[in-house]
Amino acid sequence: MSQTEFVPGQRWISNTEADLGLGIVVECSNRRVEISFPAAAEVRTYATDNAPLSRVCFEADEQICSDEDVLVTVRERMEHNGCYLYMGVDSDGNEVILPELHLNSAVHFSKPQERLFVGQIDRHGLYKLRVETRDHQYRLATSPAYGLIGTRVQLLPHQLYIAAELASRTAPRALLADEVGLGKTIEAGMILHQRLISERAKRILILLPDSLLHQWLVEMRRRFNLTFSLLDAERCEALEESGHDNPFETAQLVISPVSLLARSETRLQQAEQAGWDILVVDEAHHLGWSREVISHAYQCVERVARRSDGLLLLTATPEQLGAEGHFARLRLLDPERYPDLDQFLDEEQQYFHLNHLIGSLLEGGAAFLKQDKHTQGELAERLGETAITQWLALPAKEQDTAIASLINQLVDRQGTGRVLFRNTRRTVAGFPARHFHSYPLMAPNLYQPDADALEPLLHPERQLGENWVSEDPRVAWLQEWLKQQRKEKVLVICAHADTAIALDEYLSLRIGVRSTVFHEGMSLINRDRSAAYFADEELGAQVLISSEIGSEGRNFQFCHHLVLFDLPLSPDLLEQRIGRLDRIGQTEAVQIHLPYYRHSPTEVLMQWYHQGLNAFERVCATGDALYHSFAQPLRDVMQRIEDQGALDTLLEDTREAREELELTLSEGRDRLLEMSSFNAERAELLLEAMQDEDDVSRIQTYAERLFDRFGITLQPHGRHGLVLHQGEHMLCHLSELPEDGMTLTFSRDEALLREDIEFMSWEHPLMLELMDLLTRNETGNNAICMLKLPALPAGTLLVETVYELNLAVPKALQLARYLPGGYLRLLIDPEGRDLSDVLAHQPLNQLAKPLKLSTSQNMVRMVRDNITSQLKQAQQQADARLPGLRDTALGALTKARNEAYQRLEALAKVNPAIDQAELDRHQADTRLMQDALQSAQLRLDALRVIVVSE
Ligand SMILES: Nc1ncnc2c1ncn2[C@@H]1O[C@H](COP(=O)(O)OP(=O)(O)OP(=O)(O)O)[C@@H](O)[C@H]1O
Repeated sequence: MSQTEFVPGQRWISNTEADLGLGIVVECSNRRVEISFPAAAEVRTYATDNAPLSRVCFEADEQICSDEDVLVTVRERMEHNGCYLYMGVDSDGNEVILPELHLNSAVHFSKPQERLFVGQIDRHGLYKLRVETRDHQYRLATSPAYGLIGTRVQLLPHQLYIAAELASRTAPRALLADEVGLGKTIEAGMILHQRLISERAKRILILLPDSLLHQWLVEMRRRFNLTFSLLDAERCEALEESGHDNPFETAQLVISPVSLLARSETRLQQAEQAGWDILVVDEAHHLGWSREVISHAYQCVERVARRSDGLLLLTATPEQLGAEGHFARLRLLDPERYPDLDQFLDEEQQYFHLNHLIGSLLEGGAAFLKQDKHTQGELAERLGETAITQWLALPAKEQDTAIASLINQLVDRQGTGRVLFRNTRRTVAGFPARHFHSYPLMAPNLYQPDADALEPLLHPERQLGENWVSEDPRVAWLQEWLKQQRKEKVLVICAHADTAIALDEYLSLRIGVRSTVFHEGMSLINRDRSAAYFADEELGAQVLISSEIGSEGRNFQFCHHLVLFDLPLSPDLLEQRIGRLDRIGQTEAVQIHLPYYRHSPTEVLMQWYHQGLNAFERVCATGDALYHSFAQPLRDVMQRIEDQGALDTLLEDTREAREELELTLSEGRDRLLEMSSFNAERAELLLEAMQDEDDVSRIQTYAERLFDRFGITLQPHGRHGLVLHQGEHMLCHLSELPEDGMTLTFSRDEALLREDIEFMSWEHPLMLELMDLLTRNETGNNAICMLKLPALPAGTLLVETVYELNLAVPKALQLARYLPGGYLRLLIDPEGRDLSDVLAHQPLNQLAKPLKLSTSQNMVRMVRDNITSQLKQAQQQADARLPGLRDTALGALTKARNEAYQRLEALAKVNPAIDQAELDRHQADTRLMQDALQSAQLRLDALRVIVVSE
């Protein structure tokens, strides 16, 4: 505080509550001063010896405003009875005398020099933190891992690649079709997180089967800090009753069951009208489509998808129910690219040739391509004449590396390359083995093996009457077998809900096994309770009995034993069942157990799966296609079980067909898919960038200072953790710090183990809020400090200025990527020379000594009188550098964009809807960014005065 005495009528400003505007001294007595702040209608009383107040005082040439909104340019300031009188002229040139009492109270000082000159000086630490924060923000905004850093996930290259590839597109439209359990939900979450952080998406709708609602809500919150609102029928009604016309407009992030839209045209229309940036649909294979019948669920999704820029469809079994369904889902993503089923099927046939071409390029390299005119011709046909002429014109040593780009272009342009991503266990290492155990049992007398229909034969409980549990040897086997596995968690899956219920009742009530049930007939809450009871390590259930559909998509990888109480008549469903355990996070080999009746259709089916498809111990990617070819012979053999010859032939034929199909696929579509779904080099770059941002000591050191500066109280919690609480003197209210505090860790590994504590990354909401508050507001934008510099006489003032490019573009465009740095820093001496190269920011920070705030405030007048010309010099020098900065940024932008255009222009010919739209947006965005750069000005963001001491 300045030493001036308080006199009624004087104007002062609060250093800690600048929003109050200009205050008026009302009374000063008994070492207390009362100040009223008319603009905020507040009155404050302070102790006179330590009031956080600065005297407001304007100089000649400054503009001031009267309480009647008259603008006055100050000519002279006089003092009368301790108060100022300002002499000046108004905008019409009339002379005006304005007593300070009649200054406009709504004045707010935010510019660094304004605040410095009225004595609103920040702590030196806060200033340093502000500039350092700008450095971090720039580094993060230009990192290839931007938007993915804050995800609480293990860093898996195949997921990082997909997330980054889709995040880089203007609108993500894709079918995420990794094999079961490879993390499609996680990939989708990463993409959503990236789009939200970069502000490229605000409204997101996730449509799910009922059974997955809770799991998604939890995964989004726990792994991505994204809080979705669950809109089901009940919630929608409640919202309408409380006066909301459209429940889908009450939240930005919404999770809903598909069934809600399928059952109610009103809800469907509401979801449609609400409009979304991204629509996500999990278990998209349920969206049935054939030439003859288009399912209602498909039509619902199609209608909402039309109102959404981005569309992510998730399915582990993209071709379940045949190529038609697969085509239909691709058609949702890009209707123009996939107008016709026959054309699509034709194209699929072409993959073999394309793969052959890629194979020869990979094998023969540049030497082969230079000589082989036929391959050159084929490339010219697929990629355009210029692609090959340009390649031929390259110097010999560049040709080899440029082959990779030709291959990438070929992969890009193959049918589904841009919209379909499928990683398999073959490409993602580290999955445990699967072991199959079968248990032949004698069929009971009540079982009639000669029934006509297959259904009761595959599910004998249908034949055994009401008391089937006592009659069925599979139940007796299960009971005995469970006794030997007392310490193991066991998941039992059967086809029907009523079977699951009866089994659960029998095991828990009659045998005393701790069991629980999970099926589609249960409410969501009860399903989640069951899953949680099963997951509980100490007091939880040993056995979970689930129906087929009930467990789809659920995570049970903490369990290692799966009992198949029966077999589904679909290889994809079998894989779905095994996939509950065989997922990322499974730590042991998965043991698959099948009790079955000897000489029954189930035995045939088991042999077909095991010996024909090898579908128990490996993921069988060809299963669905082979089922379509062999469905009839398989059924025939299942109904003629005594015909061993027919069975042997079936198994032999299936094996051969599988091997052939696998070979064809591995030479054709699968290899292309593999290439377009993963790029090891790019994934490696991302991984490194993520690991760099995971550097615990860097973030921890910075965050602790940041939290402390904002008044948060910190207590250590383990080596890399903290407990945070709101302190008594918070700089401002923080919406991301809960009232009851927060326990956190800076270590990703620890965060993965301890789900109950927050993962404090550079992209945690609290971190983002604090960094934003610090750099968007005036907090820390000026300081005065002392520095010993023998080369300069004591008393010399140096002015450090930090300029920011004022860019009028939405954050979503991420223009920072093209800027040469986060800010422009100058250090001006009294002769107007820039010493920034001689004395860099960091050593200066370390050497400079902070001053007490009261000392700084006492220096205001001296500083103000002396640095005006240095500030002008700084602005002139900054302005002189502006064209150079702009040119560098424009150059980087143009280069990056040209590369993107080239690729997109070629792709747009193949995928008109997606890639032409992407190209158009790219071009429009580029124009916006170019305009913004052309008109950008440098704005003084922070200012530090360095007083050279002896
Ligand atoms: N990067 C990761 N870090 C930590 N856990 C992960 C990661 N990826 C996946 N998981 C875990 O692995 C399990 C499977 O992931 P997810 O549910 O995303 O797979 P999915 O492909 O969607 O499965 P499904 O095909 O059954 O729907 C989940 O428990 C998920 O939390």
